[in-house]
Amino acid sequence: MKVLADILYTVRLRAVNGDSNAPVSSVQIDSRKVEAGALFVAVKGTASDGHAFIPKAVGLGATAIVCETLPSELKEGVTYVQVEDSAEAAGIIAHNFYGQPSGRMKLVGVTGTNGKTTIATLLYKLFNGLGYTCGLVSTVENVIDGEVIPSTHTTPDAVSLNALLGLMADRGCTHVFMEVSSHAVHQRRIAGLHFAGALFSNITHDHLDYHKTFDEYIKAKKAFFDGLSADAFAITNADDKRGAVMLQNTAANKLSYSLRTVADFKGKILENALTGLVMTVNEQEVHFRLIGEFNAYNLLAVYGAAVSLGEDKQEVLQVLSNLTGAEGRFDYLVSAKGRVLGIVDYAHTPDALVNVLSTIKKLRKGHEQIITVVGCGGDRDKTKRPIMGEVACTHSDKVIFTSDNPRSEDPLQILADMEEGLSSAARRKFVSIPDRKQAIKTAVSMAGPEDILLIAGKGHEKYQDVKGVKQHFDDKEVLQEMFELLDK
Ligand SMILES: CC(=O)N[C@H]1[C@@H](OP(=O)(O)OP(=O)(O)OC[C@H]2O[C@@H](n3ccc(=O)[nH]c3=O)[C@H](O)[C@@H]2O)O[C@H](CO)[C@@H](O)[C@@H]1O[C@H](C)C(=O)N[C@@H](C)C(=O)N[C@H](CCC(=O)O)C(=O)O
Ligand SMILES: Nc1ncnc2c1ncn2[C@@H]1O[C@H](COP(=O)(O)OP(=O)(O)OP(=O)(O)O)[C@@H](O)[C@H]1O
Ligand SMILES: N[C@H](CCC[C@H](N)C(=O)O)C(=O)O
Ligand SMILES: [Mg+2]
Repeated sequence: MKVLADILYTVRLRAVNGDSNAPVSSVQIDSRKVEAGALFVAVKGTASDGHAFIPKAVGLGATAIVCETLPSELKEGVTYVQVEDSAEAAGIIAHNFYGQPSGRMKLVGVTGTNGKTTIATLLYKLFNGLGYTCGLVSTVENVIDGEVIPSTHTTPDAVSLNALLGLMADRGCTHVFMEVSSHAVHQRRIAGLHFAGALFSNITHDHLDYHKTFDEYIKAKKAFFDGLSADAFAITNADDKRGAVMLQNTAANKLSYSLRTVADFKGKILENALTGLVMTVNEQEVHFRLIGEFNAYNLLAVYGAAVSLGEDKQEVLQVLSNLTGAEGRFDYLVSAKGRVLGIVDYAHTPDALVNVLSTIKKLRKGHEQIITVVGCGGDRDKTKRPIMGEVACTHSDKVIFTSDNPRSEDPLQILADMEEGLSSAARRKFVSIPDRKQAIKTAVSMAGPEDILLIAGKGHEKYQDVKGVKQHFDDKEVLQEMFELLDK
């Protein structure tokens, strides 16, 4: 059993009221999960304030409370710890409680608007291929040495994250690769973790509903690098406008990758086709199975991290050249009849949509039509909707706007937001079909021989969230079904 004083190690304390040697059986940030002997950390959230649930936590048997402001009534036998910052304390406490897992492994974090899952997954597969026992924390899935643990967030909350990292360390994972979302940095979910290295992919429009301004979004991502220690490495994308700013104040060893300028990890694309990428990586020519310029960036980031972790350059390139990407990222099927190419991709930001559509355009051999099916998520940044609508129309021949995950919103309103402000050229190309299955069916029926379909936004997701109910939905499965109908 852990003792309170031990798990408060390095927490910025203001006062301790009660027994600092009280035993602690579990750590919780959600009062609904509190059991006898638990320590409950009251965190101020976006919807409610955890301080309001202190009495409930005490009622359920919590013996220690960590908070910023003390409740008016203190219960006998409960230790109240007043801290400067509860969210930060939750991270540090959880890290201490689970035996400081990040100190027992090489933990590498990946941040950026697009590419996190791809980079983290490639690193996981690469290090597996190099013979290490590894862990992965990602949007698609969390993995402990091959065992899949379902994922609910891109970066789990501080308690779930440290519990997961603790399991990984206990099971002998020497390398763990994790996505670090801007929400996670801002909410201090990663407080207390020691990173061996950090990677930046890019920053473009997303999540402005949460961060409010682009500057605040940049600040959130930059804070991840500001918090690194001097023994870590920090690798940035020199071709991103904000690449240098990210590393401006970091104590870590600064490195960069690029396709366009001088960098530590320099790439040049020689060929970009459906069969893969041929590129030079620091002068060495390599064939990769991944497609598109954006993946050339992801591969350089992965290469840079592996070399910074001390791996042999030749061996890294050899394993990397055989790897495929993450599920639902440029995943494709070809219909038997007409050889229609259907691509399922997780592009859910304007930049990702431009990238994936530009890649598709480059893959065209002649005048094949590009037909795009796309929607925007509900309860997420509304300002990206008209931009994604315009981008889809600009870069496609025909477009079907449909539902993504409407969540609590009216699907028709989301479609109206996507249609708002479309140029007259764009207006001539689109039709809105709210039912996603119907939309995919229509797109397939519109396709002529060798045309290219892009089903964007949901990638690996196996559900559609409508009014809080997650109904089974899988873009790739639906596409397959429609191709089979076409082939009959
Ligand atoms: C906007 C956001 O990030 N919200 C997250 C946040 O919720 P919140 O701040 O609204 O929490 P709250 O409901 O106000 O509650 C405040 C505190 O009181 C506690 N509480 C609440 C109710 C109660 O009865 N008892 C109790 O103790 C809560 O556990 C919390 O500690 O803290 C919760 C607990 O950690 C998260 O589950 C929740 O994620 C929600 C579900 C979410 O959808 N988050 C998305 C936007 C997200 O985080 N996405 C990122 C990035 C995606 C990407 O681009 O890849 C991700 O990392 O997944
Ligand atoms: N380096 C990149 N630059 C720009 N776009 C990219 C890059 N890598 C992937 N993409 C595009 O973005 C989509 C999402 O990629 P990925 O899942 O790797 O990003 P992510 O950062 O993990 O996203 P999320 O924030 O949802 O977790 C891909 O399906 C692809 O269209
Ligand atoms: N991690 C991202 C995923 C968006 C995926 C898209 N399908 C949507 O539902 O908006 C988010 O939570 O904003
Ligand atoms: Mg991700």
